[in-house]
Amino acid sequence: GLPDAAFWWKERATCCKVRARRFGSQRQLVVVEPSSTAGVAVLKLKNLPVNSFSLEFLTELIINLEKLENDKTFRGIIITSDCPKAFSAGVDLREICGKNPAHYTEYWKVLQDLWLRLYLSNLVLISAINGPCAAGGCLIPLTSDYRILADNPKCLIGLNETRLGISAPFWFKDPLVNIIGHRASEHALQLGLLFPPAEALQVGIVDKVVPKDQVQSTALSVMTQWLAIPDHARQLTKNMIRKPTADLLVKHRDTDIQNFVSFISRDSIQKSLQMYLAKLKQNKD
Ligand SMILES: CCCCC/C=C\C/C=C\CCC/C=C/C(=O)SCCNC(=O)CCNC(=O)[C@H](O)C(C)(C)COP(=O)(O)OP(=O)(O)OC[C@H]1O[C@@H](n2cnc3c(N)ncnc32)[C@H](O)[C@@H]1OP(=O)(O)O
Repeated sequence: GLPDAAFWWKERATCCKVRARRFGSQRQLVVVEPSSTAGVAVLKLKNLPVNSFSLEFLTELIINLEKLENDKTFRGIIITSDCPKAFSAGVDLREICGKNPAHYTEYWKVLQDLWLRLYLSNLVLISAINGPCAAGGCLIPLTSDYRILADNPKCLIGLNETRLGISAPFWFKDPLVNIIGHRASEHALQLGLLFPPAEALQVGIVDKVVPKDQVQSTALSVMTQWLAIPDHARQLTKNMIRKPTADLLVKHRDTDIQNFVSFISRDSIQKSLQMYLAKLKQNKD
C-alpha cells in the first residue's frame, strides 16, 4: 500500500541529521526559546539577512521542529523572524540557480520535508509574521494553524512565483486554496500578488493584523485560546482536515521532484531567475 506521511518522515529525518553533520555550522540559524506561557516555544528564524531558505537553514529548521514535536513539554510553537528585513524571502535563489540536477533533487526533497513536518504537526503552530513574506516563505504561515501579520506597508505577503517566471508547486497552492478559496487563489497565484496587511486580512491569507510591537503578544494570547482545547481532540481534527491535502504530496513526491528538476534546469528558467536575482541586487534600499 501507499506509505503514509509518518513513514516518509522517519526516513527523511535520518537524512536530515546526516546532512546537518555535513554542514557542521557554527552559526545558529534557528533559535528556540521557551515563552512566558507554559508549553509554548518561540522559534526564531535567524538566517540573516532575509531568512531565505538555504539548504543549511532548511536542515536546521527541520531538526529543531522535530525536536519540539518529540518533546512532550511542548504543545505549541510560535514561529517568528529574528531578521529585521524579512519574515522570509522564500527559496534561496542561489540554491536553484547554476547548480546541478543532483543538487536540485536534494534541495526539493528537503523543502518537501519541511512542508510535511509543518503541515502534519501535532503541535499548534502560530506564525507571527513580523516582516515581508514572499513565495516559499509563505510555506510556514500557510502550514500554520493561525497567522498574525504586522501592520506595516513593508510587510507584504503572498505567492509571487509567477513574477519570477516560475510557478508555485501544487503543494504551495493547495493550502492557499484551503485558506482563501479557489477564485481568490486563481487571482493571487496567476498575478503573483503580494498583499499589504489590510488586503491580506481581507482576502484571508492572514487571520489578524496588529501593530508590529504587538505581534508576539497577540500570538501568545491566541495560542492560549487554542491550548484550551484538549490536545487529542484538536490533533484528530487537524489530521482529519489536513490528511487529504498532505497525502497528495506524499503520493506524488517523486514525480514532483522530477518535474521540478527538469523545469528548473531549463535555460529559459535559469535566465529569468538570474535576471530576478540581479534586479534584487540593484534595488537595494
Ligand atoms: C511544467 C512543470 C511545472 C513543475 C513545477 C514544479 C515546481 C515549480 C518550480 C519552481 C518553484 C520554485 C519555488 C520558488 C519559490 C520561491 O520562494 S522564489 C523566491 C521568491 N522571493 C522573493 O521574491 C523575495 C525576494 N526578496 C525581496 O523581495 C527582498 O529581499 C525583501 C525580502 C523584501 C527584503 O528587502 P530589503 O530589505 O530591501 O533587502 P534586500 O532586497 O537588499 O535583500 C538583502 C539581500 O538578500 C538577497 N536576497 C533577497 N531575497 C533573496 C532570495 N530569495 N534568494 C537569495 N537572495 C535573496 C538580496 O539580493 C540582498 O543581497 P545582497 O545584499 O545584495 O547581496
